[in-house]
Amino acid sequence: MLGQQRYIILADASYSITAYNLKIWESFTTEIPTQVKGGKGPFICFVLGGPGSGKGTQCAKIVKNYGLTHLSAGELLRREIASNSEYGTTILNTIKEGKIVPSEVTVSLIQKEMESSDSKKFLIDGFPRSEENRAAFERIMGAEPDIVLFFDCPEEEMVNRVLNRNEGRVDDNIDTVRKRLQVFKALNLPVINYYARRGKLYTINAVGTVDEIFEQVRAVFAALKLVTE
Ligand SMILES: Nc1ncnc2c1ncn2[C@@H]1O[C@H](COP(=O)(O)OP(=O)(O)O)[C@@H](O)[C@H]1O
Ligand SMILES: Nc1ccn([C@H]2C[C@H](O)[C@@H](COP(=O)(O)OP(=O)(O)O)O2)c(=O)n1
Ligand SMILES: [Mg+2]
Repeated sequence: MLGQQRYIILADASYSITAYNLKIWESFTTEIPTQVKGGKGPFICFVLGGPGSGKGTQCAKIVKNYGLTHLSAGELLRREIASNSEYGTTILNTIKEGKIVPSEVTVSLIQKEMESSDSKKFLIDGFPRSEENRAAFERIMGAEPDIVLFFDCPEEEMVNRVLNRNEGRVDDNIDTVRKRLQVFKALNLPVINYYARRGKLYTINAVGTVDEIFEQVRAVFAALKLVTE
């Protein structure tokens, strides 16, 4: 777990080991930027982590405390399924298999929400889940995230949480969650490494109470001088 060590400011890059025992590059800077945004475009925070790592739960607390607009890629896709749109069946079948929906579909849903919102601060939850997602967002939106939060959680804890989530989701069963975890390791971790190398990643130890975990989120936002609402 990376936990609090994330905020020790060193002048050089170093490896850190996450719950996956994967080497996540941590590029440290000599200082945390006080001006996160160059004053143009909306502030964008991507929220990453495996299924059940606590992204949605922590996003709700971030919205309450910092007033960012929460866009859950998964919720947007489930809403598309419920609307019986032309993409609905494809999305449903993809989600049932624990796979990633074509990026153009997901990015267009996120784009619609962002462009129809007055907000200038977005929390994009569960996105990007692959290199294709990441590249499509940059290509279509012409934007990159200001920061990326990664909720780092051991697999068995994630499995337990998903199996006890009781939201009636087609993808919250043991077979699908195992597939989703494979997809997370194969496709999402490389994106997490990408943002770590660019100095945008903040890894949160996602084991503990909701409030204990949120205290780490507070520390990140305080360091970035993102004030509470
Ligand atoms: N720190 C925590 N400890 C135990 N259960 C948690 C914690 N955070 C979230 N949960 C529960 O785990 C499940 C998954 O949380 P959720 O926020 O939906 O994760 P994600 O969006 O990453 O899949 C939910 O039922 C939620 O109530
Ligand atoms: N960027 C995304 C986000 C989600 N999806 C699909 C695949 C994911 O397993 C499902 C559910 O995503 P969601 O973020 O709601 O799932 P969790 O909250 O992590 O359990 O949606 C996708 O294809 N692309
Ligand atoms: Mg979620």
